[in-house]
Amino acid sequence: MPAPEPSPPQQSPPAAGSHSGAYVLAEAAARARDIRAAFGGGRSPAPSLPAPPPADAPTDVPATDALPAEAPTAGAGLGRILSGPSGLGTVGLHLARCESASAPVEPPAAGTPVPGLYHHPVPEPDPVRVEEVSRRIKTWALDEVDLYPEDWEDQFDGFSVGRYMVACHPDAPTVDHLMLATRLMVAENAVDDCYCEDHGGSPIGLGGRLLLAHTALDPLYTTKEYQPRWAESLHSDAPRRAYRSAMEYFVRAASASQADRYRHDMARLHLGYLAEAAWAQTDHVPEVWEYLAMRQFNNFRPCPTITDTVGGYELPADLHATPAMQRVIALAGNATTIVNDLYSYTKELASPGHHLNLPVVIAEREGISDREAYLKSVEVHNDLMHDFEAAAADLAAACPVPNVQRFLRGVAAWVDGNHHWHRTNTYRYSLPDFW
Ligand SMILES: CC(C)=CCC/C(C)=C(\C)COP(=O)(O)OP(=O)(O)O
Ligand SMILES: [Mg+2]
Repeated sequence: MPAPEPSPPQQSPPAAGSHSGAYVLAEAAARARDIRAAFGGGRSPAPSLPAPPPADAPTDVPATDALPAEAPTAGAGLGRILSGPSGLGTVGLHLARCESASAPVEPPAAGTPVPGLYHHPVPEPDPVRVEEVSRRIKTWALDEVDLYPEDWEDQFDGFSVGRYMVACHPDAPTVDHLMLATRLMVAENAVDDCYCEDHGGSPIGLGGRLLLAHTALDPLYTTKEYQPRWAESLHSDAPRRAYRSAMEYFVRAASASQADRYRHDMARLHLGYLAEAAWAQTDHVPEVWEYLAMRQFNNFRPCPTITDTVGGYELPADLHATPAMQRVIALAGNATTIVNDLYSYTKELASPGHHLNLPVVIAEREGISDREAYLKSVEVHNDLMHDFEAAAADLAAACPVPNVQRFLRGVAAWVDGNHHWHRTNTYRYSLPDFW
């Protein structure tokens, strides 16, 4: 059974002049409108663009959605995100920013944010959607891909992937769209757990295993003689079954360039796993910047970058590829991944072997205490978050194209939802007693 949800902690009151991720982008969009007005009405400083696809482009999702669409058009989704949460009890979520200068004296209670961590609180994800996604993902895991043996059920439930994905994709038009992200998230974690980490994983032989699993995302094209052996191999273990099936659903809903973007991000991820494994094999502790470079690849990046497919629209490939967009994506991915290093710190200390994460590497490489290294890691995270938001706001101002703006908001929503899930997943994570 999943661990009981902790009661929601008191949120810090909004600080004067503070901004939520969506608000920063809304401000940037307003600035962009001013820029356009100054340029003479509708003239856009952005490069010429291919006509955007309809907002509901991926219509061939494989299951019929029983739930009402909440964001049937880009415009409606946009308005909802820009206006932020509404309703009783959500006033404190507007323009909220939690960044405390002084550390509290009490150790943080379960489910509270890392003290001093810059983040944006989000409302609890829609329970109706969470329940439906949770139900469907379990059916997929058990009946379609035979993902785990019975005794891993508690861990599967405790991971709360439905709550995670609903929190990260508030503009998904339907549960079918949410399922695209949820299957991939489960598959990605199956590969990490079974090939790299706690469920039989090992650095030894990892390169071969990862490459063969990668062919479930990026198919092998070979001769008639060898093709069937490869096709069979995709059913031979849980990680490959999960990758193959999740990708099949994704490819049906995504455009060709969205699918290729995802493959590229997964190749990056696998490269990051390999560097981590190579260092583990030789007991090497990298320098801090080297660790950060590895963690830019061994990173959540493949999750926020599908925000447009999950949202039912497309960020065109040429705009995705711009250096400014790549910088925004990398900074967002890095901030979300250092969040993981902070919340999973005690879990990783308790795990076998010498598990690298940012506080561990800083303590070792910079010769400071575990506590100082943890607090310094919080600062690294905060700097990454501030840089992400500044870069996103600059890009939103420079490129007032609706799908760019929506994509940037989608990435910001993913960052906030990811923090929410880490903070509240007390089944999996607990904070160290450093305060
Ligand atoms: C979902 C996804 C693309 C994951 C890729 C990399 C990954 C597993 C993380 C960024 C999470 O880090 P970590 O392996 O440290 O996970 P836990 O701390 O065990 O939750
Ligand atoms: Mg971790």
